[in-house]
Amino acid sequence: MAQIKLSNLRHSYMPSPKGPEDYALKEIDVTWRDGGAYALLGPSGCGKSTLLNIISGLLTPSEGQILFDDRDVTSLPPDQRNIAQVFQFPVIYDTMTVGENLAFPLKNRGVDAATIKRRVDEIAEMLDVSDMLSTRASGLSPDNKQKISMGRGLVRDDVNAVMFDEPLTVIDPHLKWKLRSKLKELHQRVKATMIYVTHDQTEALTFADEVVVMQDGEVVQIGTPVELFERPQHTFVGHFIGSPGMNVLPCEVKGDRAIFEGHEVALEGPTHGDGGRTDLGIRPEYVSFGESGIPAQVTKVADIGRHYVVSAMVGNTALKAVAEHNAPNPGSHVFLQFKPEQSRVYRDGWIATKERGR
Ligand SMILES: Nc1ncnc2c1ncn2[C@@H]1O[C@H](COP(=O)(O)OP(=O)(O)OP(=O)(O)O)[C@@H](O)[C@H]1O
Repeated sequence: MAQIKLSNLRHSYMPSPKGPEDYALKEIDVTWRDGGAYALLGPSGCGKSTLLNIISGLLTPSEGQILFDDRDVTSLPPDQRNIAQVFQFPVIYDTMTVGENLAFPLKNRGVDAATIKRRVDEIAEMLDVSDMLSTRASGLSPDNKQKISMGRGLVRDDVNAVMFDEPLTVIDPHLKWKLRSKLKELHQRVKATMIYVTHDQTEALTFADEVVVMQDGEVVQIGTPVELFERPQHTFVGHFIGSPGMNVLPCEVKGDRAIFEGHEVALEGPTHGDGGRTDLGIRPEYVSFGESGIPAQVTKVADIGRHYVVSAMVGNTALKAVAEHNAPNPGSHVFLQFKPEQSRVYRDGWIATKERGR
C-alpha cells in the first residue's frame, strides 16, 4: 500500500485551455495517507471520474504530478500503477465459480496455489460468501455479483490502493446499508489505502475517515465527517452535507455581528475580508425556538421520524430549523435563536469568520 499524493494537478479536455472554466480539474493538491479510508464526494460533473482516471493512469493530467510514496508515476500506464478498481457495475466472469473469480487477480500474477487459497478463503469469509465459493457466478443476484467484484478488488495485498467508483449503484436500497458497513469493516481488516468515489453523502460519511468534497473541478474541503458537518469551509459543503443542508441566509456584517433581515446575530468569532456576497451560514440543528429572539412565522412542519424539520420565514427569507420535540404549529409566530458558535459568515461562498480564541 502507498501514500498517494496529487500535486498541483490540473486537467483540461481542451487542446488549448484559456480560463479556469476550460478545466475539468482546476487545482488539486491532496495527500492520501497510506492505509487511510477516503471518499471523494461531489455532484455529477464535478470531476470525480476525471480524477479517478488520472490516479489509475487512464488519463494523463494536463499539469501536475501523481506520486505514490514519493515516486512520480504521472507518466506510468495503468498496468504499472498497481491499483485495484471496483466499478459501478460488477466485473466478474459468469462462466467461473465465485472462488475462481476471487482467485483470478492472484492467479493472473502467478501467485502460488497455497497463498491463493488462503487469501480467497480470508476474503470470502470477510464478505460472508464462503458458502458460495463453488457456485457458478452466472446464477448470483446483482448484489452478490457486486460483492464478488469488491472481493476481487480486495484480494491482492500488494496493490498501492483500492478505488471504488460508485460501487453501490446496482445494489438494492435495502441492502445498501449492509454493504456500506461491510466495506467499512473490510477497510479496518484489510488496512489498504481506499478511495471511494460517490455523489451520495451517506455513503461517503459512513465509509471514510476523511472526505474530499469537490465542486466544479475544485476541492472545497477535506475533513472528517464531523469537521464537514460542524464547520463547513464553503457554503457548498454546508448545503451538500446534512439533511436538510445548512441555511445560507443573505446578510450584512457590522463589527463582529451579522445583520440578517434587520436582526443582529452573534457569530462564532471575528469576520475577515470585506466586499463580495455575504451570507450567514447556520445549520438547522443549531436553530432553536425560545421566548425571545428573531421573530419568524412557521410555514411547514415535516415529521421525519427522529425529529421535525420546521420551515419558517424571517422577513422575506426562508430557513429551516430542526426540533427534537414540541415542534410549533404551521402558521404560528415564533422566536428563533441561533447558536453563536455555529453562526458564521461566508464571503462569496468561502468561510470568513474565525473561531473565537483561535
Ligand atoms: N472525455 C471527455 N471529454 C470532454 N469533457 C469531458 C470528458 N469527460 C468528462 N468531461 C467533462 O469534465 C467535467 C468533469 O466530468 P467527470 O466525469 O470527471 O465528473 P464526475 O464528477 O465524475 O461526474 P459523474 O458522476 O456524472 O461521472 C464535466 O464537465 C464533463 O462534462
